[in-house]
Amino acid sequence: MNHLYLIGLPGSGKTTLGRRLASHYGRPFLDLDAVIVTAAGQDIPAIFEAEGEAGFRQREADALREVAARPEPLVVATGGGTPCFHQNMEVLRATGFPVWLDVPLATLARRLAAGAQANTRPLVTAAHGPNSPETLENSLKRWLGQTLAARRRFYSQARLRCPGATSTRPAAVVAALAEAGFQF
Ligand SMILES: Nc1ncnc2c1ncn2[C@@H]1O[C@H](COP(=O)(O)OP(=O)(O)OP(=O)(O)O)[C@@H](O)[C@H]1O
Ligand SMILES: O=C(O)C1=C[C@@H](O)[C@@H](O)[C@H](O)C1
Ligand SMILES: [Mg+2]
Repeated sequence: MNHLYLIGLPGSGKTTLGRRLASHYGRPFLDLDAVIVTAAGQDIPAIFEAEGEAGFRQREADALREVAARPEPLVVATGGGTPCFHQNMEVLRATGFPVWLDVPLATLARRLAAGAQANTRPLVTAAHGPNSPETLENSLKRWLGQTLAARRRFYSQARLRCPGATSTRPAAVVAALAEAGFQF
């Protein structure tokens, strides 16, 4: 076990918390979405546009394996869908300690409605059509519920699940990691 991996739905705080945990442990931080973007030379919406989701998932699987093989222990924020494709959850468990940030759907919907993700995450963008009668937040909540139902069986293979209250506070995550026997 080498790396500390954060997994969970879009908006769960993988990137935000990942940076803070990296600073706490004195380890480098890496965002898998950013690695994919750098390798592709285009942003996530452009990759989806040119190659579809299948092309993005292939790039994601390749990037994960490249990062997982790095010898230096890292804190890695994965993409929201990373654990759910190409046997990636097995790679995460074999090469590190995956932690699931299990944040309530209402909180996620609020964050995504307010934040930049609505424009930079194609699946999130598609959750709310231009003619939708629903509010953005309600469309997001419905999409998040459906997505969690499909992804739960992957996320729940994490070595540690940080539910609502714990997942948003770095100190609480550090304490839960210590209790779970995690060491860097
Ligand atoms: N602990 C927190 N308390 C309040 N807001 C938070 C917290 N963590 C993250 N946020 C906010 O929620 C939004 C999503 O956070 P972040 O980008 O870290 O999520 P993510 O899991 O990396 O999402 P994605 O899968 O889309 O990359 C951001 O606007 C961020 O500022
Ligand atoms: O939840 C998802 O499937 C995704 C989340 C983002 O982090 C990106 O990896 C991409 O937009 C797909
Ligand atoms: Mg992120």
